Amino acid sequence: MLQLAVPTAVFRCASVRSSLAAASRSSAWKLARESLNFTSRRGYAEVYSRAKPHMNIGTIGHVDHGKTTLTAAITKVLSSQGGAKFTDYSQIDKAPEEKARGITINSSHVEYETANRHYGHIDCPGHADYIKNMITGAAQMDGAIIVVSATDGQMPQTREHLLLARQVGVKRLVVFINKVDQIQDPEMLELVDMEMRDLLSTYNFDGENTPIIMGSALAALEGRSDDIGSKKIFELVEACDNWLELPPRDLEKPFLMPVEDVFSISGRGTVATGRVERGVANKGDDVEIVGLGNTFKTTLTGIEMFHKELDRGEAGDNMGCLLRGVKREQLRRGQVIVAPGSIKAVKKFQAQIYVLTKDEGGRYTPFMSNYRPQLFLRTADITVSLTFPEGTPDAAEKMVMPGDNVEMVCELVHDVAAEEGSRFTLREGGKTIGTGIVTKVIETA
Ligand SMILES: Nc1nc2c(ncn2[C@@H]2O[C@H](COP(=O)(O)OP(=O)(O)OP(=O)(O)O)[C@@H](O)[C@H]2O)c(=O)[nH]1
Ligand SMILES: [Mg+2]
Repeated sequence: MLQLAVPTAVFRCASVRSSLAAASRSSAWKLARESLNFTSRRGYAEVYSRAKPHMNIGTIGHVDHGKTTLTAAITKVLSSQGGAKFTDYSQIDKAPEEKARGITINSSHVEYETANRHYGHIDCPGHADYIKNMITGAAQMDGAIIVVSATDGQMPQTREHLLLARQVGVKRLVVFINKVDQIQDPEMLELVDMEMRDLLSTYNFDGENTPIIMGSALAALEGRSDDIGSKKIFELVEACDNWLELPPRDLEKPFLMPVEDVFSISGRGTVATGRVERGVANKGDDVEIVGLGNTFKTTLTGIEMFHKELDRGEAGDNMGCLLRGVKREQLRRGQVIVAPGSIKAVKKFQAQIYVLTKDEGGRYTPFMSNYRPQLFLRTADITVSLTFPEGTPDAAEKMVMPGDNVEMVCELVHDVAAEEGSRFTLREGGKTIGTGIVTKVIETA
């Protein structure tokens, strides 16, 4: 609410505006603003240099295959070169239930750096009950390390995690075949290697060229058998550096600001406020307003922030946009202001959805096809009808239980700006009942 009064007040008074514009050009202001964004973007400790490109990765794979051990081992091995702070196993799986059951429940974050990159690393739970953490937003991975135990080979959650990684937009993976200390027969390792390449291809990853490293996370963590221990950890992070591709930075993406509120200011025009999700906007830029049945082009004639008029706004900024020739009725909360042509208004899409259990505050009962909750995407709030994808057997009788992770078709009452990878929540009667991610656009407005 604090932001709402800001643009209105500033746009009203032309003389104050020009003096503030001058102030905004001062380097002190810019520095303050940059440092603000800088710290708010990532909540990590201040130990590491930010000069290197940042990437979010993580460990995924079947329960007990060694993801947490590997995570601890990476921090240990890289700490020997000053690239990480050693985070022991017990500091990653630290909840009492995790310790008691010897499994990971909550995703944990660690960080480390190589010669070329700074990594944020999410250690995901493998247990089927906790798979929702793959889609609830904690796991915003740009790439991943899939851990598979040489003793078991691929298992159900190896496959499920590969599928989910694909769904949430991970394009490349590195494979770590773990627990090789337990395998005497080299042919066994070859078999796991071949199976994994096949499986990667099945889920549309590059099975042929994906790096596969074989080693022992436990040996690396315990500082023994360097040939299957620390040496393999170095190989693994090198493979990550070389094979996993850096995502475009938020600032390099096309401009997008969700509209939170709208004001009309007499003598000036209409102002929309919101927080810039990505990209950069400059005063004078052409923009497009997308969503809620009202997509059109206009020009950004003014940008206001923190009581100041600026020439530029960027990802992370809370700002007000003065829009040329736009009537107040044309703008609504839930629309987005974007670089022209960068995103479409969508009416129907396919999504991967996790349905919360009652313990998580979700529904007590299952639902069926044609269930109609409210869909919240950015600032939009729209009624949606959920059905099963075409070809689903017994779709009319099929039930979705709290705790299920399902793929569904979402048909919206109004169109909204969305694309593959857009995240949303589903609510009903004031409580969140599910969370999801758009996997395929079916119909644009
Ligand atoms: N022999 C051997 N055991 C290992 C190795 N890596 C991990 N382990 C053991 O395998 C068990 C499971 O390891 P975790 O790291 O907890 O497995 P996880 O994949 O994180 O399990 P969840 O998070 O619960 O899915 C532990 O007892 C580890 O000590 C290894 O390289 N060799
Ligand atoms: Mg674990």
